Amino acid sequence: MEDKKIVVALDFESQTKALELVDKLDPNLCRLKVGKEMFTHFGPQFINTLHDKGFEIFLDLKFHDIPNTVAKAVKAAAELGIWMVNVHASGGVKMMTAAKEALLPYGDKAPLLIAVTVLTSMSEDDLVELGITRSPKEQVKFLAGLANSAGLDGVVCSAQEAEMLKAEYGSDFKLVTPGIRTADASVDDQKRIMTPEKAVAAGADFLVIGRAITKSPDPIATMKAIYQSISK
Ligand SMILES: O=C(O)c1cc(=O)[nH]c(=O)n1[C@@H]1O[C@H](COP(=O)(O)O)[C@@H](O)[C@H]1O
Repeated sequence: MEDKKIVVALDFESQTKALELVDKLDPNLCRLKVGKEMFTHFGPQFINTLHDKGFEIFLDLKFHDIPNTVAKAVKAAAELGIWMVNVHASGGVKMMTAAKEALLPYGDKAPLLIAVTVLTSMSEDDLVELGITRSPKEQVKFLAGLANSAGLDGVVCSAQEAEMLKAEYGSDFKLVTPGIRTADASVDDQKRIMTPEKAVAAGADFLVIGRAITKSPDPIATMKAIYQSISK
């Protein structure tokens, strides 16, 4: 079983604040996620800084564009030496296949390529607003099927769909689950949430955890408590 399941989401507007937290984290216990906010502010240089500190990085830019553009963007991400990168499954099979093919020259060094299914901030009503009549669970299963057929390594989904997806697509198909909330943490803008323990029990491979750790009065104590709770 993967023992480095926690991916701490670094959603900070200040690099100094992010690094204050990073310097207290242990790269043997967790990985880090850099998303749109920090990458837009601080770019590849920030990724290099985190790599120099020994961390593996999930570059969460959720690419969603024409196949050629996404393939080039994923290749650029691979050049950064990151561990995981994501695209939107709703970009379609041709787009996902182009992304996968762009990583073939990297062999074992290619980052894991993961497709975002239905954002964990979305509920049934939000899908209806987009004209999607499937339930979030059905839509996640449908999009994960497309990602699987395009040969991707797995999907981003909520932990609420993890059990279903493991049963449908097998244990090697990686499940990356944001929307993780400890019992006492605020739900914020997330809709499909789960506690760390339940997420792991449901089959999540990697737990993306942001505010439950970063906004905690004692982020390191919270991180360690979560680590202990899922390592039992
Ligand atoms: O791809 C993601 O990482 C992602 C997908 C998704 O469906 N939901 C989701 O919350 N995320 C990201 O996961 C992180 C969750 O942060 P917290 O809600 O603070 O734990 C954020 O950085 C989001 O951008």
